Amino acid sequence: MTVPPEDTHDPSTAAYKKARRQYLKSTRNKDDRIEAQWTPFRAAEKKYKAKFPPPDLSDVLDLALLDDTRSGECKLGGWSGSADALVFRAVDLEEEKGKKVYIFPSIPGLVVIPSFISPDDQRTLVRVSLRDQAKHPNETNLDTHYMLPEEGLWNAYLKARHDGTSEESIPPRAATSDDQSHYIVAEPGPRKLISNEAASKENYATIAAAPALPYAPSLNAKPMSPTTLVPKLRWANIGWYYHWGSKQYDFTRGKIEVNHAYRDVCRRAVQAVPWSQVFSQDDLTDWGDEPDWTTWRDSYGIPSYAIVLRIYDADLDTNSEPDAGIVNFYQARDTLMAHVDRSEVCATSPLVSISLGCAAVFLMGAMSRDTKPAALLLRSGDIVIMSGPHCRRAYHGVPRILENTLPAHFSSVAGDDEWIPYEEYLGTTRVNINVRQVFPKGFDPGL
Ligand SMILES: O=C(O)CCC(=O)C(=O)O
Ligand SMILES: [Fe+2]
Repeated sequence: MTVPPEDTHDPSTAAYKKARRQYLKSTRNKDDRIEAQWTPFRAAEKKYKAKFPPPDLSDVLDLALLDDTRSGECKLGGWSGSADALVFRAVDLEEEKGKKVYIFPSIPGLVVIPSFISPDDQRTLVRVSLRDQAKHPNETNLDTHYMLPEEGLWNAYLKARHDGTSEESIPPRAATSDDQSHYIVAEPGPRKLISNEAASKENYATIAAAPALPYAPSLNAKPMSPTTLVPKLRWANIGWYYHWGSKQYDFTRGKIEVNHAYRDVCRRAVQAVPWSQVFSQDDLTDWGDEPDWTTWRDSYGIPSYAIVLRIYDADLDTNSEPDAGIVNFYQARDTLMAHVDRSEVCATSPLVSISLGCAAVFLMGAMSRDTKPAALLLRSGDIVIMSGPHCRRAYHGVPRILENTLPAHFSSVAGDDEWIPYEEYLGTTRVNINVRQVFPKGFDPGL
C-alpha cells in the first residue's frame, strides 16, 4: 500500500526541498499569457492543485475550526482553512440537537452539515464502500480493463493479506485491436469529464434511447495482483447504471438497489435540514412544475414499498428516491475537474455527498466557469447537500486531496485487527459517496 507523502510545509524537510526543485524545473518556461486566459474556476483549481509552495488555505472555509472537539483534526498535515472565508448562516439541525447546518446566501441550495456522521458510522461506510459497493454487479473503473474476481477486488486483497500466500493475478480483459472499433477508447486513470446535454423531462426519451458504446479494454493491461490494483480503484457505481463514455444513464441494464447504509445516512441528513430556512416561498423561479422542497422532509428516501403498504405516517402518494450515484476513491494526487452533474432528469432534488478519510478542498461555483468558485475544506464525516435548480446545475470540483489528514478515529481501532487494512488504505485516500435521484417525484420513466 502507498506510504503517506511527507509534509511539504516545513522548509527544513527533504520533501520540501524536493518539491521546490521540481517546482523550479517545471516553471522555468512558464507562459504568463496562458494563465491570463484561465477562467476564474480554472485559476482556483490551479491554485489549490499546486504542490509547491503548498497552497495557502486562508480563502477556504474550514467549518471544523468552529468545533472545539475537532481541534486535533484541524492541525493534521499542517492544513487548516479559515472560519470566516465565506458568509454563512448557521441553523440548528431539526432532529440532531447540538449539530448545525450551514447555509450560504451567495449559493442558494448549498447546505453543509459538518461532522454529521459519527466515527463508528464513518468506519461502517468505508467498509461498505470497499467491501460491498466496489464489486459486481456494481461497475468500477477497473472493470473495463480487468476481469475482477466475483468476490470483489477489496475482498480478494484482504484474502491474500490474510492467507499470506502469493497473490493470484487478476487477468486483463482479453482485447484485440479489432475490438477497438466497437468501443470508446478510454485512457486509464480518473474518470473523464465529457460535456453532455442536461437531461430534462422533455428530452429524457431521446436520451434514454440513444445507443451508448462501452469503453474499450486496454490493449496494454498486464495481469496485476490485488495489492497493485487496489490503489488504482477510482470509482464504483451506485444504483442505476451510469455510462461514463456518453455521460448517460443506461436504464436497459436495470436498477440495483442503493445500499441501505447509504440510503439511511442520506435520508437522515435530508430530514434534519430545516428546508424552509434554505429556500423561501417567494423564490419559485426555475423549479419547473412545482417547488418540491416542501416535500423532501417527509418523502425523501422513503422506500416505495413503504408507500404502497402505507406503513409510513405521512400522507404520501409518491416518494423522492435516491436511486443513483458514485463512490469516488481519491488518492493523494487525484483531482476531480470542474463539472456539472446534469444527467439526472430531476434537477432539484438533494444530491447528498459524504466525505470520508483524508480531507479535501471542494470548489463550488455557479452556472458558468466564469464565476469565481467558493472554496470549502471538507473533512471526514462532513455532509454537503447540493439542492435546488441553481446549486444542482452549478460547476463544482475537487482540486486537492490534503495529504496526511486522516483523523485519529481511523487509526488502530483497539482490538479490531480486521480494521488495519482499511486504516492503511485510508492513509492516502479520500472516499466520497455521492448519491442522487434520477427521476423527479411522480415522473414515470416507462421502465
Ligand atoms: O468528491 C466530492 O466531494 C465531489 C464528487 C462529485 O462532485 C461527483 O462525484 O460528481
Ligand atoms: Fe459532481
